[in-house]
Amino acid sequence: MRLGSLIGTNSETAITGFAIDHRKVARGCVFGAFQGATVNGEDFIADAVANGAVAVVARPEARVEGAVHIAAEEPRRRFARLAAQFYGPFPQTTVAITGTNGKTSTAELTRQLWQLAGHPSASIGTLGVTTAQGQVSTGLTTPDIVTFLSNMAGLEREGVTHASFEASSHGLAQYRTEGLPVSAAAFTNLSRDHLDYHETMEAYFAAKLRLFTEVVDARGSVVVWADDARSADVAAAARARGLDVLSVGAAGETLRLLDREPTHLGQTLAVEAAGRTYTVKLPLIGAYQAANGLVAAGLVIATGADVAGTLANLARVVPVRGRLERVALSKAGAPIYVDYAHTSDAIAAACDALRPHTSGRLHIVFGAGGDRDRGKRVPMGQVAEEKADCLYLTDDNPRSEDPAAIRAEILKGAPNAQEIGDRRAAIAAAVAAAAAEDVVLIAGKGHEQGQIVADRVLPFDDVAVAREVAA
Ligand SMILES: CC(=O)N[C@H]1[C@@H](OP(=O)(O)OP(=O)(O)OC[C@H]2O[C@@H](n3ccc(=O)[nH]c3=O)[C@H](O)[C@@H]2O)O[C@H](CO)[C@@H](O)[C@@H]1O[C@H](C)C(=O)N[C@@H](C)C(=O)N[C@H](CCC(=O)O)C(=O)O
Ligand SMILES: Nc1ncnc2c1ncn2[C@@H]1O[C@H](COP(=O)(O)OP(=O)(O)OP(=O)(O)O)[C@@H](O)[C@H]1O
Ligand SMILES: N[C@H](CCC[C@H](N)C(=O)O)C(=O)O
Ligand SMILES: [Mg+2]
Repeated sequence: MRLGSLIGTNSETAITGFAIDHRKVARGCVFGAFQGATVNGEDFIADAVANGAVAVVARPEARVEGAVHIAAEEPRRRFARLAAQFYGPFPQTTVAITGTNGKTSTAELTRQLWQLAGHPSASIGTLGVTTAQGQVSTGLTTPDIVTFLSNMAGLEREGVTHASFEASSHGLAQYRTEGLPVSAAAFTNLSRDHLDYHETMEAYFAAKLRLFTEVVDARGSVVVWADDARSADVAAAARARGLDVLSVGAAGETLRLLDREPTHLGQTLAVEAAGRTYTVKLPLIGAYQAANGLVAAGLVIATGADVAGTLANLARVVPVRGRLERVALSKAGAPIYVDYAHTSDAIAAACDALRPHTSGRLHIVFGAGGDRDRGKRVPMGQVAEEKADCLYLTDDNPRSEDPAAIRAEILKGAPNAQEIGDRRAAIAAAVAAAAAEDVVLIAGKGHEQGQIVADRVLPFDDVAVAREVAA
């Protein structure tokens, strides 16, 4: 591709790629110089040019010498749009999901429902890039823009026609998922998280709202989980742009959840759509998984599938990794579940999901991440104390923080918790204490494969450890 065709000039300079890190610039690249949370990318413009950058997307006031300055007030957005022209084509149908909890689950269930309807499908999010053939981890929920667009283009080359992706608030604030056409976008819910980065709930919500006001196509659709306090705001913002809004949930109009009955390993839902009532046998437990399943169905319907077939396919989905995953039975016979709950709302949702599945006590192993929103720690403790019977307070990715100090903060909300810093020992204690009629919930790490302590990632997998201590 020629630079001129990208930016509407007569430049014949060949473009070989895009980079946002000057260390990844090769000859012929377009460099994006962004002001970041830790450093200012504009400080690396000269080095990027020395490495071969032929154009630099940067604010008008940035100094660019020896390369074309593509000036933009919001360089991240301009860069995304240019890079998308270079990397495309993309899968013909892409949808995005945002919300505090449920993005990964909804993205993955959307992929499964499309696949069951016969479309080669993929999802991109916390679990990495998932296709019918397998999963590849990317490290972040929303990868950087270059990785995101090249992954999407790679999927298209492999024949993927439908892709769902998770739009985290960090990703939205940093324009990490822009540029490609987005046919539909979904909102799951909003509760406290990430205030270390966004500072206020309003700024956090505003970051998420941009998915609906700017990112989704002007002729696209929006799916909202109607039973959240912020859903009306999302729907109003979407309608103000003339977008089609599908609402799902007990208060939903497109898919109205009339009833939900837990069964041994799943639940039966009564769902009303266009005047008809459907019975859906969902093989996943918990109100929160029903919510994610219905939002996923909403996205699949919004992108052209029929209602009856989509709801019928919900009976055929498989569990999402690390989300209420039933991983073992203890020697006493107590089921052990691994879940990714790492906010107070998610802990409540996971406990509520398991409560109907025990006639005995609910044991919870949990902690909170270091270098992340500190204000969520006390509420996480309080909710665990309120919703579970036996609490084992342990470490969950302390990162650069003192793990004992993190636990001390959570303990303020959960004074009755047993403090066992070593995560394996905490899981072992919970499993050993559980009686046959009890349930054990190991919360916070889900699919994760490591415990991040200081700057080291020590191998750790809740699922494997649960199986080992139960054996
Ligand atoms: C706080 C945050 O989100 N940081 C992310 C962000 O950094 P940033 O734009 O602020 O970048 P910066 O480090 O200040 O650097 C500014 C610019 O200079 C460039 N640079 C920097 C150094 C250099 O030598 N040369 C150079 O060119 C950088 O590439 C960057 O473009 O952009 C980087 C590249 O895309 C990300 O790697 C980095 O994620 C860090 C590692 C991170 O931990 N992010 C977490 C908090 C995150 O994003 N999490 C959400 C999860 C949310 C959820 O699931 O709930 C996610 O989407 O994964
Ligand atoms: N719809 C929901 N309502 C409330 N809690 C939920 C919902 N969906 C998921 N959760 C809780 O949040 C946890 C994480 O779910 P999931 O990974 O799908 O969310 P996410 O939004 O992708 O999270 P992250 O921001 O960490 O990527 C689950 O394990 C569960 O405890
Ligand atoms: N995407 C989330 C993951 C948190 C998972 C938990 N295990 C932790 O490390 O806090 C975040 O970055 O906040
Ligand atoms: Mg996720």
